[in-house]
Amino acid sequence: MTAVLEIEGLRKTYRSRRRGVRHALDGFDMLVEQGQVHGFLGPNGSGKTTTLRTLLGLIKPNGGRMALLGREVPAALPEVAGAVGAIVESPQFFPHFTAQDTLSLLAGAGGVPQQRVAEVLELVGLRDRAGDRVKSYSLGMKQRLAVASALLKNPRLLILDEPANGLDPGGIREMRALMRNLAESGMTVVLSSHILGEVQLICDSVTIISLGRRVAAGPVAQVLAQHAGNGLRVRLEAATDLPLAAEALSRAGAEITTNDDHLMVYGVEQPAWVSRTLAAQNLYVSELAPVTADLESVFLDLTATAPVPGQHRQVDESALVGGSDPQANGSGGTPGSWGA
Ligand SMILES: Nc1ncnc2c1ncn2[C@@H]1O[C@H](COP(=O)(O)OP(=O)(O)OP(=O)(O)O)[C@@H](O)[C@H]1O
Repeated sequence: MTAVLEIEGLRKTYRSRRRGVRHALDGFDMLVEQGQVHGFLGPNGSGKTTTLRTLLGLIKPNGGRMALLGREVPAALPEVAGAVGAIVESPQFFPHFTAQDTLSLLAGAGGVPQQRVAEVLELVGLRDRAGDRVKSYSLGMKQRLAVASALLKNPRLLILDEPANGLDPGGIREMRALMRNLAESGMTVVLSSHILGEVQLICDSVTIISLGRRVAAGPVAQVLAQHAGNGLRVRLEAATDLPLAAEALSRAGAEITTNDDHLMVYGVEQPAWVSRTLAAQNLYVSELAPVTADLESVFLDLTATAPVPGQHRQVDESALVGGSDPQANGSGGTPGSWGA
């Protein structure tokens, strides 16, 4: 397998008068293999956009190394840029232009043959509306036009920041089909998202980032298997016996969480062990079912964004280091500006 995107120990610290010093990336690692649809997941403020902007040379990192298509960046960006398509911020299109005009203009400016315009319109499913003005487009169609513009140069790697943002379920489904088609044609697609169900459906592999660090990575199935904490749901003939059953199972070495009408049992290799242990206490199982966690629960668990009763916490609060330091803005930019 060839690595198309490699990041090792990436660090980025923002310094602003208003918000103080912030370690947006704190030794972040990421690896994407060729031909995959790779999900880049993380809660708000975890460092996804900073990573993508840094990769594309829009922000200067404070440390670490990055490579795109086997070449070290930012040094080799001029050579690899032609093979990387990216939408990191929603591109603005002239509302009075049609999709055809927009893409023709971009193709002309980028030295791309005009016949490619028809190809990308076909690919993103905009062929029939190519003659309509952009201002008449739905958000989903504008997103597809954005993807079309990134596809003009037939990139080997396509990087999309939140491509399904604001799309309705139909639009999300179309975007999913588009990503899969592109990957099948050999393109590598990296998409950042917090629509977890979507990522689980569409992606071959994922990187999960929290507070500027990688907390999990690998094929989706592997990440789920390693972190899901899969358990067994156990119901008894008499629900009033649940406390007794919980005690018996935990005495025998299992981890138990109790619910109103069932127990969740963890750390057990054979389900039969549960029924045997309980039957030995004259407790009889009426249901014994494996419960597989989904990416959403793994994500919430790993990134500690699961709501905790009685606690209110902003996701990126703990990324703030020290207080507001009026001298700290090394970039000399305005408060809250990109401190590259
Ligand atoms: N220009 C900036 N100046 C100061 N801090 C910044 C700046 N841009 C981002 N940050 C901070 O860096 C951290 C990472 O932000 P980033 O935008 O990379 O996160 P994200 O994962 O893309 O979030 P979202 O999902 O909300 O887009 C956050 O704490 C954010 O507040």
